[in-house]
Amino acid sequence: MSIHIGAEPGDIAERVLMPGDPLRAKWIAETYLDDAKCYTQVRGMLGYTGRWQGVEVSVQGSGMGMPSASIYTHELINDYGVKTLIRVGSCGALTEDLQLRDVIAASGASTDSYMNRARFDGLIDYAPVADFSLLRNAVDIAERRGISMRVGPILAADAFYTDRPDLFDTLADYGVLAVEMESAALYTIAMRFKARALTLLTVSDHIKTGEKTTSQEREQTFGQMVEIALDTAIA
Ligand SMILES: O=P(O)(O)O[C@H]1O[C@H](CO)[C@@H](O)[C@H]1O
Ligand SMILES: O=c1cc[nH]c(=O)[nH]1
Repeated sequence: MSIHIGAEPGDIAERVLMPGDPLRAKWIAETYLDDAKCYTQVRGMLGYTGRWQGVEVSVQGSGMGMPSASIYTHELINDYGVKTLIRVGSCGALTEDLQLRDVIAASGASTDSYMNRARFDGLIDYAPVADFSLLRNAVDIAERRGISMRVGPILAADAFYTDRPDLFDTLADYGVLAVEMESAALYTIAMRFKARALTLLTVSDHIKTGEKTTSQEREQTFGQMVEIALDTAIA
């Protein structure tokens, strides 16, 4: 057992989907995986292993924000030998051309988090990027499934509620599609420990229009993103 995941070595597959919401993890396991078994309930951060198309896949909640996601990413890779991590998250759209429920693949993640500045002594602005092979496979799979998926940069923010919404407009001017709260840490830690990572997101809120989905919809209805992620995990 690692400190935050109550699993024995071998309980977790080499390929893991990571929603922030542990109840989205439960929904994914129960809806999509064959023979899904829960391997951890530590802190309520549920994790399951089952099979997708005959291949072992796990789904592990990561919590909200980069400190929490960093812990799960670190332990999955270093304590359980996970090689492929695909985040399946919700996000706020920053550009007018995106709509609620659109699917995004995050090619890179800018961040306002201090975590990477601390990592590089404030000397380097490290650019966290997706694993190219996963991104390429996800694009092919989305096309094959007939799902329109935007590919582009996102912001991984420390705060959900911000006093500086004007910065979202500036970021949109620079091509940033959406805001979420984990991917800069996920991409950085995966790169550091030689694992592959990709973030797929579904638009749950529109920052410009104020439209939003409900908590229940965020938990249980982002199926197109999950299907792309599962196919990509085993490709
Ligand atoms: O839906 P999840 O995967 O948790 O992702 C997004 O939702 C949470 C905020 O509501 C943050 O974790 C953000 O990144
Ligand atoms: O981090 C997030 C996630 C969903 N919606 C937002 O506005 N921000």
